[in-house]
Amino acid sequence: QTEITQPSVEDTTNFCKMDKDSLVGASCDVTFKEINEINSKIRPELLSLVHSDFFKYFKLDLYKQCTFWNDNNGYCVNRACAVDVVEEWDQLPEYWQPEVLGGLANESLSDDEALNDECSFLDQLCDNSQLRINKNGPDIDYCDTGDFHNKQSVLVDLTANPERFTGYGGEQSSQIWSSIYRENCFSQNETGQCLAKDAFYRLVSGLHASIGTHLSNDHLNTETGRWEPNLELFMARVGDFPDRVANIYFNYAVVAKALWKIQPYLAHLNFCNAYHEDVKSMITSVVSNLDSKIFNENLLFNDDISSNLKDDFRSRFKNVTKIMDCVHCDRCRMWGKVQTTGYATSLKILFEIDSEDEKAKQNVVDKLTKYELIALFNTFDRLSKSIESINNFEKLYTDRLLTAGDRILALFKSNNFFKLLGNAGKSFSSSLRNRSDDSVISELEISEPAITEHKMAEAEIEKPEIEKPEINEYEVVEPKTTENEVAEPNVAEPTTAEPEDAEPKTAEPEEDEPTTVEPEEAEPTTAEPETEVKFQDVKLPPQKDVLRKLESNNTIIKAWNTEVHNLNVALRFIFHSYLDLPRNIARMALYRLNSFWNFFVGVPKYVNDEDQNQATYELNIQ
Ligand SMILES: Cc1cc2nc3c(=O)[nH]c(=O)nc-3n(C[C@H](O)[C@H](O)[C@H](O)COP(=O)(O)OP(=O)(O)OC[C@H]3O[C@@H](n4cnc5c(N)ncnc54)[C@H](O)[C@@H]3O)c2cc1C
Repeated sequence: QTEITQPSVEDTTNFCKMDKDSLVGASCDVTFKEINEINSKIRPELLSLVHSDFFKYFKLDLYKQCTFWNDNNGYCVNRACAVDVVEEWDQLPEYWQPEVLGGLANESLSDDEALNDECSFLDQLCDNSQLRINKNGPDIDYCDTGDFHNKQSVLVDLTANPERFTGYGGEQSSQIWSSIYRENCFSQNETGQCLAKDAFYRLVSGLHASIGTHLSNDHLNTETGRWEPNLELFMARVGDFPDRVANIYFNYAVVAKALWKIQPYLAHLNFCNAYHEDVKSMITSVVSNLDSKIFNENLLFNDDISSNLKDDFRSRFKNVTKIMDCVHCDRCRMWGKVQTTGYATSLKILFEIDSEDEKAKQNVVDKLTKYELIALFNTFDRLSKSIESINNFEKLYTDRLLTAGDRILALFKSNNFFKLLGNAGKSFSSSLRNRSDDSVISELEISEPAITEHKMAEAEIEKPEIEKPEINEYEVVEPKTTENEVAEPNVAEPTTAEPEDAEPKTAEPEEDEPTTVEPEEAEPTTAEPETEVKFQDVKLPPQKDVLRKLESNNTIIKAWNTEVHNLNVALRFIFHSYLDLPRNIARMALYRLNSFWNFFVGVPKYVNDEDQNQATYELNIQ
């Protein structure tokens, strides 16, 4: 009898299988749980921040040529791949209009550039001369900051172009991802390479996983036309890979530490007018919840020898940001650019603000461009949203799992079970009353296939089809559940076309206990054509523990019968031994006499031996 218990989520869940009380990584003194807590605290404020006019606009060159391979002509035809650029100036708030801001100088561009740059109003916002791009001194950039000022760059409203499922995929996106991962091949034998390499991989993988989370969370359901979370897609891309989930948390820690690190210097940044006071207070409110222990960047490049490694790291990460120019889907390219710029800015803050000199630190922060800051906060928002989505997906997953478990349980809660089955259930219950214990158990064992179906449904959640994301997998699971429910009437209708199902089950106990010779008991169970006659009497079905009792009674009876049978055989053997005894004694005497006589008349011994063998043989035959 199969023992069915409700699946414990703790035991069976495959969801992001990791200990939430463990540290996010060797360089992070923070647990997954702590990050979840921090995130739920700062999420509302961060959301308002990236929806503010200062942080929601970004500038990028959507037409920049891919410099890594010759494939600049492809494009993604899906509407979801498109980016709506800001063209209608009239629709911008009044304080963004060029005439309102006209009096402010833009010191980061030449006069000509400022005139030609349709987005110069953004730069004009900040009359802080410290925001100009520094073209002198060592390269401390992890991305190409000049990109923001290309003539063909466009201004986009990030909030009007959400990061979601676009349908972009196939060979092109695979090529992008594999060339990004290939950047992780550092030169050999560098001190500290291992941690740096690990950090680089985690950054890239975390970005990949975060994108996967967003496209699963905001996925088009082709049946309903609604954008909604797709659990199966999420599990296939991220949830089934705890390391990918952990890398999202790792990236969160990296960006959070960068924000924490520039916090004292942000006050110095001039956000230009009174409106930005709100922005400043929102930044303070978000960043004040962060802690320095969240990530320890000093473990990565901690001595002079590793400066080469740091340069290598920087130029490789710059390549990652440039690879974004090869992405054919504009929407993906835009968010790819924003996020890689955000990580690049974090790395710059973490690894380049390493001087003890406060002035030098302030200098680095002052040189951050507006777009780096916008990218930094938007990247933090993307990670924050990913973590929020992961927690929501976990709830969805748990609900789904419990639903499946509850259905299994319902099969064994007889009241519910028979309420569900109605009259058919009553008929079946009456049949139970008129059967032998064996047959009752055998009949109930028909429910096993239904349980197997449930397990399949769960397996489906854990290992969904990766190849068909466009199918709404919610529906894929539902038919399986329906199949389960269809299986129930099969249990209830033993008299219909289901005797074949019952037969193998009833035969099983005989196979398990070959010593029990009870054909008379087993036969009526397998052949149950006259069950209808027995359906007159209605009796509630036995509960699960009653079933166990029945099973144990049955075992005792079987054991008793076996013992009786064995005793019979033993007694018969003893009785026949007594019957045969005189005949065997007479034969022994005759044989001995024969031997003696042969010896007396001088017959050779070997003849005697041969005779003896023959005599023994004959004796055995008899
Ligand atoms: C820069 C960029 C931005 C994109 N933005 C979007 C978007 O906004 N919306 C959208 O719908 N699509 C976007 N895409 C496409 C998306 O990332 C996938 O490439 C696409 O959905 C196809 O997915 P896939 O299952 O074939 O595997 P891919 O995601 O292309 O992954 C390729 C292989 O990488 C490995 N892998 C996957 N995830 C990880 C991970 N986290 N860590 C380590 N290894 C991993 C797996 O072995 C996988 O088979 C973007 C792609 C790129 C390159």
